Amino acid sequence: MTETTTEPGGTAAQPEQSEKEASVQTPETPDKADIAVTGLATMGRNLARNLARNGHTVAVHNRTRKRTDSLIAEYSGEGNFIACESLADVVRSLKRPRKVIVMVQAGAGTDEVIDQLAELLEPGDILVDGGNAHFIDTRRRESALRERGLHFVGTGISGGEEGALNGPSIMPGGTAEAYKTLGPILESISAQVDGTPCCTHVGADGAGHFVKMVHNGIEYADMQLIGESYDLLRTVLGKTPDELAEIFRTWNTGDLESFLIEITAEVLAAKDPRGGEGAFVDKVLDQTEQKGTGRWTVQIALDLGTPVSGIAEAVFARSVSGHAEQRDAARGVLEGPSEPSEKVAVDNADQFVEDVRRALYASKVVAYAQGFDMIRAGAEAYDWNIDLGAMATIWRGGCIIRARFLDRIREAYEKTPDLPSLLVDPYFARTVNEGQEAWRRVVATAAAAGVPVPGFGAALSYFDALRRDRLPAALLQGLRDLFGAHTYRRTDAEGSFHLEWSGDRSEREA
Ligand SMILES: NC(=O)C1=CN([C@@H]2O[C@H](COP(=O)(O)OP(=O)(O)OC[C@H]3O[C@@H](n4cnc5c(N)ncnc54)[C@H](OP(=O)(O)O)[C@@H]3O)[C@@H](O)[C@H]2O)C=CC1
Ligand SMILES: O=C(CO)[C@H](O)[C@H](O)COP(=O)(O)O
Repeated sequence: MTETTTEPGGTAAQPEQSEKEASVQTPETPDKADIAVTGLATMGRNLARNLARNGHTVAVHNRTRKRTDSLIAEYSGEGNFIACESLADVVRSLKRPRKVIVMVQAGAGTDEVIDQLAELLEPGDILVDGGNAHFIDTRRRESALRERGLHFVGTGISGGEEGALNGPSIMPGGTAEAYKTLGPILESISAQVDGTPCCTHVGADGAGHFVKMVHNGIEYADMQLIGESYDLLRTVLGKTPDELAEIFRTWNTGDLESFLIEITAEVLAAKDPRGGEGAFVDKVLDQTEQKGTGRWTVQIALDLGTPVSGIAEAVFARSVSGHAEQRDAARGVLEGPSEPSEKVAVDNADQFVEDVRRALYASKVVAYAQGFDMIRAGAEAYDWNIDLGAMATIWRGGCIIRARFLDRIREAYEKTPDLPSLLVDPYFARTVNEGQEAWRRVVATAAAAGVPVPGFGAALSYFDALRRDRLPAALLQGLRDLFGAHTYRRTDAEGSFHLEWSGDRSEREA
């Protein structure tokens, strides 16, 4: 191999190389790669291995060479890899049309790598961003690259480190034409449920990253609800982490069966890795961090006017947990309920556990209903033709929110594609209706015990708001008309009206 100095992320300083010199191949490796992965940290490394294990020859590259070397040293036996020194080598090593998956840090790093690749690729080539990019950035990048004749496929990939290796859920956007070429490769490495790949073409330009963003928003809501269930059972019933692990394990055998419930049991059962009998969960600082996809979901939901209250409460709950200084200050000043939490009346502990299970399921249904509403609203706003049933189908396996009940969601949207809300599908309506008494008891008990349950509370309020005949929105309209002549509509006549509040109180059409 020729000695090359690889600048961080740079290719400009590369001396001219022949194809042979540019990359490291084992003797059996085909001359050209089917696909490339650049960015070989947690996700990219495992995605490259997954591709190779599934028979694809993979060109691999990372800004810092040692990640490439360690991949080859440890896993070259798993399939055909071509180790590349630079992005120029990546491009030289690929069959046409070239397909490059970028798996680098979202944001500036992604822009940098895409800019470099855009200079090297040719019309017809396919550039895939598999990171957690903001879909607005993806739309911008797609539009710029389309002008250069390149296909840009913003792709949501979920499943974490293990999913990337063994089969993630994959949400590709971009053109249908690009999917025709790229889709079979992605489908071959995705999770499969009942023989169906957890990968499908989501829609044009940023649709894939939009759906991944909402997926992550639902992930936040789901985790928040699990956290509230844990807190309630621990605080009110005094359950130990081991007992709670067992409860979650049992829940995972029923309607709630999901990856997140399964790993909750695992985390609760874990002991302090530094030794002793103490539970791991008690040693972890109680401040949830976030990389931002949940926050993006809420920001965009505000713009779209979609009430994703479960996701919003989950994002805010993370923020509250992180305000250590306010929590420290409040602890000595703000008082809890006069009745200690453990003395709050719960007639029957087993019944309360069952109530929490039902409240969790009902609230989870609301969170998913809100998420699917948001996907519909996004599809309308950005002119994407997103099949909601297909989204439920590809989330059944591989991703962090994979859950048994996604099959029910798939069925609901397949039966009625224009379902106004998941909550009115017969199965889900029955679920929330039947769960509501338990749900109300749980929220009331939490309030009495002083346990914050913003997720449960928001979900129940949403359920009540949807089902009520009349909402106080009418009063708010009256207030807006009084202080700002903002007008109101009537229940018994068409048009908008204003009442002369400071005059003769007559009504005039606006
Ligand atoms: N981790 C997870 O569970 C999941 C992550 N994602 C997304 O996948 C992507 C990759 O995630 P992950 O594997 O965790 O890695 P990181 O997000 O930690 O990013 C590290 C990788 O990005 C590279 N990189 C950073 N900046 C640049 C740059 N300017 N030029 C070139 N390369 C750069 C690093 O190269 P170097 O080694 O040289 O520093 C390294 O390969 C991210 O967008 C992430 O949001 C999606 C789903 C799940
Ligand atoms: O994309 C993912 C899974 O699908 C990541 O796990 C997710 O981004 C984690 O988010 P955060 O760090 O904000 O909790």
